[in-house]
Amino acid sequence: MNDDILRVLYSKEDIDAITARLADQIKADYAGKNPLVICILKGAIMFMTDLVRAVDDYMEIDFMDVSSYGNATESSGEVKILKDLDTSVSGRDLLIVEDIVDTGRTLFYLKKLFNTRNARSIKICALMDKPEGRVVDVHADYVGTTVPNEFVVGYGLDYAEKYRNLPYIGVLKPAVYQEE
Ligand SMILES: O=P(O)(O)OC[C@H]1O[C@H](OP(=O)(O)OP(=O)(O)O)[C@H](O)[C@@H]1O
Ligand code: HPA
Ligand SMILES: [Mg+2]
Repeated sequence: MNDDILRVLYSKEDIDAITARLADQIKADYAGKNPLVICILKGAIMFMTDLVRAVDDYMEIDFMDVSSYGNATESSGEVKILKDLDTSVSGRDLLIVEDIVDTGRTLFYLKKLFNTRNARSIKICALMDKPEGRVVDVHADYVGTTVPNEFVVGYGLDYAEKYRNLPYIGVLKPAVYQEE
């Protein structure tokens, strides 16, 4: 699996340092608010579970599974809900946790959805931002790091459902997806 990686962008140590910085900001901003932290499956699973453990304060968690990429490296443009939240968001302070903002379509869709469900506030925490990928206007309130316009995998992010279990984030060798 490691042989498919062209270069490592962020080691586990890099990711931990980024996560600790974001957790400190979130702890300060949400003091006394008991936010609902929403993990967007599957990509954000590793980041969200590490992030919430780094915030030493009250918060609730829930999970939503949406997908727009299928098995491709380009967004289909259509966001599908595969699993909805169990918790009502009405009147809640929401912190959406994402692994990456690329075209922005996923988060644009989710922000609109949670607004119609009467959330009290909606903020986004994204481990990675890929500004050159943006197609719709959306920005994250907390950004771990900015990445170049390349397809990245690892630490939750997949290509065709593989590589999510890499402990680091890297760029996939183009040959891996050009072969198919
Ligand atoms: O800004 P966008 O272009 O919408 O891309 C970002 C989204 O795409 C990926 O999820 P995907 O839909 O591939 O599902 P997954 O999280 O299950 O891999 C990623 O995890 C983000 O959720
Ligand atoms: N890698 C994996 N999944 C993604 C990416 C990426 O660069 N962008 C959007 N979903
Ligand atoms: Mg995702």
